[in-house]
Order: sequence, then structure tokens, then C-alpha cells
Amino acid sequence: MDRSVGDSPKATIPSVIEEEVVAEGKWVKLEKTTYTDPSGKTRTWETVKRTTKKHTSSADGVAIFAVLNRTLHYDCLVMVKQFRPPMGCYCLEFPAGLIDDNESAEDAALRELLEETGYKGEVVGVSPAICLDPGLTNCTTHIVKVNINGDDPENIKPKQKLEFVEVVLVPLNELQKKIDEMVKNENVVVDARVYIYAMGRTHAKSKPTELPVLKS
Ligand SMILES: Nc1nc(=O)[nH]c2c1ncn2[C@H]1C[C@H](O)[C@@H](COP(=O)(O)OP(=O)(O)O)O1
Repeated sequence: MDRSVGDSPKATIPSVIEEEVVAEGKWVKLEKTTYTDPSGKTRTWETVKRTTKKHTSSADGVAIFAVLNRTLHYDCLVMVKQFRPPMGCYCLEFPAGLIDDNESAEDAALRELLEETGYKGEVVGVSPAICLDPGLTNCTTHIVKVNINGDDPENIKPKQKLEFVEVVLVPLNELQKKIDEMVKNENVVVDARVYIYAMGRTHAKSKPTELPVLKS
């Protein structure tokens, strides 16, 4: 490794120098990214980008964390199951979609939720833009938290607009158990955001106040 005076490692701020489009389709493109690493060395990376991202948009898309509240029912997480060509199988995901031109994350979330599930909701929170697979792509999303009043007449018999998307409602209090059953019995692959949320709930329930102890 390069050493500067005093034998401390040379620190440089890594940065992108050049982005060259190698191949471009309608929806995605492959770029060769030339960058300097933290030691100052110039390297390249193969990067996937969506072609649909607008410069005015804060992220490529939204994923909707929607909770259905109904009288005399456990609160349910609203998910969707659909065949995903890149995976070659069915995937269990949060409802999601790309943000349209001049659309806010909130509006995109309510539109996509209605299209994919038929539910009308109310936005109660929006995450910052978060990355999805940063070793592969610059693709980002906002997680938009939406509450659905399931007692509202317009949400009693929701009519989705996409015929190949199955709506899956799972009570929050048994989320990880039900997801694990679906993985085992239905050959479905679960979106990482959904699974880590389920794991987090399980952990919070089982060890909410556990103190750190020395492991032998
Ligand atoms: N990578 C993609 N390849 C395609 O061939 N088509 C794609 C890609 N990404 C999006 N789309 C198409 C599919 C839909 O017709 C539209 C909108 O997608 P959206 O509903 O916003 O997002 P998903 O639900 O996550 O597919 O774009």
C-alpha cells in the first residue's frame, strides 16, 4: 500500500471521474464507471442505472409500507405477490412503483397503492431516498408509510387495476412466521426490505430490553 510521510496511509476522497454508457435499453442502461478509490487509485465499476429517472425527482421510485386498520381485525401489512422476470419466479414485496414526471413521492405512493391493491390510504411518513443494491445500481426509493382505514366504505371491497398482481394481507403480529410459511410452501422469494422489517419486528418483540452481556 502507498505510504505518505510519517507512514500514515494516503487518504483521498473517492470520487467518480467518468461514466460511459456501454449498453442502453428502454428501461435500464449499463455504464462503465471510472472512479478513484480511497487510496487514490483509479478503477472501474460496472453500474446499472434506470433510464427513467428524472433530474427533478428525489428517487427512482417508491415502496409503500401500508398498514390496513379494521375494526375487530388484527392490523395487517399490505403486500403484493407477482411474477418478476429478472428473478424468474414470484416475489413478495411492498406495493411499489416508479415516480412519474413532476410527481411527489407521496402522490406516487397513493397512486401505486390504489393501482396495485385498490386501497385508498393516507400518507403518514416518508423516508429519505434509500439505496437498493448499491454494488450494482444507483437506483433509489422512498419508503412511504401509509395508513389505510379499512372501515371506510371505499376500502371494504378494494378493486385493484393490475390483473397479475395478487394482494397479500398478513397480520403484523405474525408477520415473520407467515412469510416463512409462504417461502416454504409457495416457492416465493421475499424482497429484502419486507424480510428485514419482519425480522426487526420479531427481534423487537422477543428482545426489546435485553442488556448487552459478555459472550464467552
Ligand atoms: N427493468 C424493466 N424492464 C422492463 O422491461 N420493463 C420495466 C422495467 N422496469 C419497469 N418496467 C415497466 C413495467 C411497467 O409497465 C412500468 C412501470 O413500472 P412500475 O409499476 O412503476 O414498477 P414495478 O411495479 O416495480 O414494475 O415500467
